[in-house]
Amino acid sequence: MTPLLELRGLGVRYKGAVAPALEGVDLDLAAGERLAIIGESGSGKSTLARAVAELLPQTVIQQGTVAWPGLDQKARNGRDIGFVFQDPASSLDPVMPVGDQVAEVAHANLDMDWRAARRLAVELLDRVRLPEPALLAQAYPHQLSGGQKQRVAIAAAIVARPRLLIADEATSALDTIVQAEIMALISALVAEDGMALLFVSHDIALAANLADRVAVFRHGRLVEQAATAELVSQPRTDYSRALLAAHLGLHA
Ligand SMILES: Nc1ncnc2c1ncn2[C@@H]1O[C@H](COP(=O)(O)OP(=O)(O)OP(=O)(O)O)[C@@H](O)[C@H]1O
Repeated sequence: MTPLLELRGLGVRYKGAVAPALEGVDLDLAAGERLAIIGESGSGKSTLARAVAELLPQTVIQQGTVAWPGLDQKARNGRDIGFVFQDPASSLDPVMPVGDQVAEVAHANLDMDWRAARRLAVELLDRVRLPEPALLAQAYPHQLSGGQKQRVAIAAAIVARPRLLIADEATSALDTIVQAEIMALISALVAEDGMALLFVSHDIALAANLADRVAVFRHGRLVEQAATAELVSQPRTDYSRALLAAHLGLHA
């Protein structure tokens, strides 16, 4: 089957860095598939997510290819890719009502006039289960809780019905209960819209709950990829075993 996304020999080196942040990564993502990218801090997870969405600084040296065999055109952020960042406060504009921030993405990517885009934004705020969406659309980010802000960011990410949603540590800045709620929301939205999901996390348990397949990174290299159940029950590398053991240790 034709994958939605195909990475071949992907390498990234930041300007002035001694070691590459990513090296020789070959990875496919099928349409509608949920893939978790896990690994310890600094293993290259965010770099991979940003390379896919072309969000890396211009100064990086990039090798290999990021191809979209499952799309008719070059993937565009906002339209084909929705990106949810770790910190919702920094991904939202502090001086723009949140409804307009969602509407702006619809206006820019769906060839929609502002009136229709604002109406769609309210629908999206409702879809991400925000209370009184028509009223909340007028609010500014500082008037919302962290979890509510992340819901707005998710609404903006999916308003153009992208084929891929990238969540880069999207729940890491939230407390445990809100984290579980946002995870459930992402899971439901991805299923409803048939989006593929690239879920970046350092938390193997979170990833395992959500993903069909897990790709494990270490020092910029893909060390193992497997179906989630297989990775959890029979990890093939010592590193994956260590990640699992560290998680079990925490809960013991
Ligand atoms: N903008 C940047 N400029 C220079 N080096 C960078 C930049 N962003 C990341 N790096 C380096 O690239 C490597 C990979 O970082 P990356 O953020 O992709 O890892 P990560 O696995 O997502 O880590 P974390 O879980 O801590 O976010 C690290 O050594 C990091 O210091």
